[in-house]
Parts: sequence; structure tokens; C-alpha cells
Amino acid sequence: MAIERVAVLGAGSWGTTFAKVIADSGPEVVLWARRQDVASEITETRVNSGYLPGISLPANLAATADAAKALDGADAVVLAVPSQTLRVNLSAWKELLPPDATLVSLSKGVELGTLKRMSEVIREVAGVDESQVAVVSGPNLAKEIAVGQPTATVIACTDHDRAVDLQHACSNSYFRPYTNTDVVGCELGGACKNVIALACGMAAGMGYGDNTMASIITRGLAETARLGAALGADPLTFAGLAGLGDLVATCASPLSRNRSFGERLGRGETLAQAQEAAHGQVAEGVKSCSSIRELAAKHGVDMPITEGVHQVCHDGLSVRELGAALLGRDRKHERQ
Ligand SMILES: NC(=O)C1=CN([C@@H]2O[C@H](COP(=O)(O)OP(=O)(O)OC[C@H]3O[C@@H](n4cnc5c(N)ncnc54)[C@H](O)[C@@H]3O)[C@@H](O)[C@H]2O)C=CC1
Ligand SMILES: O=C(CO)COP(=O)(O)O
Repeated sequence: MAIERVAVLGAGSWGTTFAKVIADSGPEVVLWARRQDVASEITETRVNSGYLPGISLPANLAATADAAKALDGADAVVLAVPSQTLRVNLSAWKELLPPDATLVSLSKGVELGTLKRMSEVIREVAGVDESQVAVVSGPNLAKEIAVGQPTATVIACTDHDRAVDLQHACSNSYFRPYTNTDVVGCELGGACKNVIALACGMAAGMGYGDNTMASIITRGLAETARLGAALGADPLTFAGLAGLGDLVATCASPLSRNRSFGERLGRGETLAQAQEAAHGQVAEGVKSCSSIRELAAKHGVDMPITEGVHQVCHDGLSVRELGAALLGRDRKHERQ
């Protein structure tokens, strides 16, 4: 089914940017903002200055603070709120969802408490089959895409045809989506890389260079793939855009909120100071390190970097102690 009208719920960095990507690809887009002043600013000036200063949004992108208006007649509903708020937000929108619309998750996280992936939360709250839920994940730093820098991504859905419809709705001269049916692998790649980016940021903040970075990225990918194997993901997904691609972009970029957050901790700032510096924007790994750690324990998977990041963020371990703990572990084979 051709997608002609899309609702994007969440007007933060990625929600606004992805709304622009779709509008630039052809469909009509209605962007829901939690705050009326953000919706009004976009309507009146075509700019969301709080999240994407200087970026002019296209004419086929409308904004509203009324979710019913955004969702009316939508062929696809894109969910672009922080992971830990998805359940509450979606519960409020549930009755307004058009029955056959593709529900698309942009969020990269694992829910605290339930240990569910975002597509699982969507299925549960909306009461839909897994074939109706898609996930977008890949090396997608919003600020680069907003200025039209070329980027690829993955649209994952167990229903290949649905993924292809969505692929058509968001393909343009700067944005190239691939399809994949491995939803589990794509979601785990997106959630875990935020935690590994925190660790890379900590190392950078301590003054370490590229060898340390590459070591954390590679071993971070190894532990992500181990978790993926336990949860039934396709191992090759982790060599793709939603695995290695996103991991490299996030761990290396000063634009990443997770990496920047970790860097502040590495320089000796407290969690509260790093949180304040994020200006209300979400660094998903700070919470997901705990849910991913618990998910790994539940499945008997060893994730030492995730464990260490959790201890730094929530158990008072210092970044120096984390480095020593990781290097002091038992020696082992690379593929163990
Ligand atoms: N910014 C980026 O470059 C990318 C972000 N993502 C993912 O997309 C998701 C959304 O991220 P961003 O748009 O960047 O986040 P953001 O922090 O820039 O914006 C979050 C948006 O959600 C809204 N929101 C609704 N309910 C909320 C609540 N209860 N608490 C806080 N905010 C609430 C906020 O008003 C805001 O518009 C995250 O899971 C993130 O990991 C994925 C790819 C790229
Ligand atoms: O997911 C992202 C890039 O793909 C954005 O990363 P941050 O949330 O760390 O900014």
C-alpha cells in the first residue's frame, strides 16, 4: 500500500529530522509536538529552533500539539519519543491509531522493568500483530541528516512488503533506507550502541586515543552480538548499518549525546552535571545500560562493558576503576 500521509509523534531532534526526511521524499507529514509553543513555532516560522536551529522545514510538513489531528488518516505512524516514555505516550494515543497503519519505532532503547524492545512495547500497547510494526535504525545522527548529508539506514519489519512501502516513503536524494526482516537484531544494535558510546566517551574524556576507542567499539560489538545470538537475531545484522554502522557513527561523533555524556563523566563530571549539560535531550544509554544488563543476565550472556557502564552510571564506580576492571578480566579467546 502506498504511504501518502504520515504522522510523526515526537518533535525532538530525530522526530523533526525524520519528519523532514519523509516530507522531502513526497508524503504529507503531520508532526506532533508535546509543547504547543514548538508546534506554533514550526507552523509560523518553519523552524524548530529548540532542536534543529537554522533548519527550514518543507511546506508539506505541518505541526500540531493535537495528537488526534496528527493521527487522522495516517498510513504510517512514526513514534519518536524517548524509549522509557513510549509506553505511557502510546497508551494515550492508542484509541486514535488508524487500524491498519504501520507503526514505526525510531526509539533506541530497552524498557526498564519489562526488559522489552520498543517493537514489543508497541505490539503490547497497541494490540497489533508484529507484522504491523517496523523499526528504523542505523547511523543516523539527526543534525547531519537535517542538513542533507548522505546517510543510509535500515527499515526492519517481519512483513517485507510493509518495509518496502515504508522504504519508498522515506527514500530521497540524501537518505537511502535498506530493508531487513531481522527486527530483533536491528533493535538490539540500536539500543546497545548507546551504552558502548557512553564507554567510548568515558575513554575519550580520560584522554585515551583511537586504539582504546577501536578496542571498545569492537568488543562492544562482540557483546552486542552475543546478546543477539541469545535472543534469536541474525548474526549478520550486527555487521550491517544497524550494528557496526550505528556503533561507529555514535562512538566516534561529537554530535552523539551518549558519547558526549560519557566524555563528561570521563573528565570527572558527575552524573548530574552531565545530565544538566544534555539540556533535556535524551542520552538513552544511561537508562538502557541497566535494562540491557538485566536482559543479558536473564539469558546468561556476558556483557562486561555494559556491566561496567551500568556500575559507573548507577553504582558509584569511577571511570578509572572501570578501565582497570575491564583490563583485569580473565584472559580469553577473541570469539568467546
Ligand atoms: N537524535 C538522533 O540523532 C537520533 C535519535 N534516535 C532515537 O530517537 C529517540 C528520540 O530521540 P530524539 O528525538 O533525538 O530525542 P530528543 O530528546 O531530542 O526529543 C524527545 C522528544 O520526545 C518528546 N517527549 C514526549 N514525551 C516525553 C517525555 N515523557 N519525556 C521526555 N520527552 C518526551 C519531547 O518533547 C521531544 O520532542 C531516542 O530513542 C533516540 O535514541 C535515533 C536515531 C538518531
Ligand atoms: O542514534 C543516534 C545515531 O544513530 C544518535 O545517537 P545519540 O542519541 O547518542 O545522539
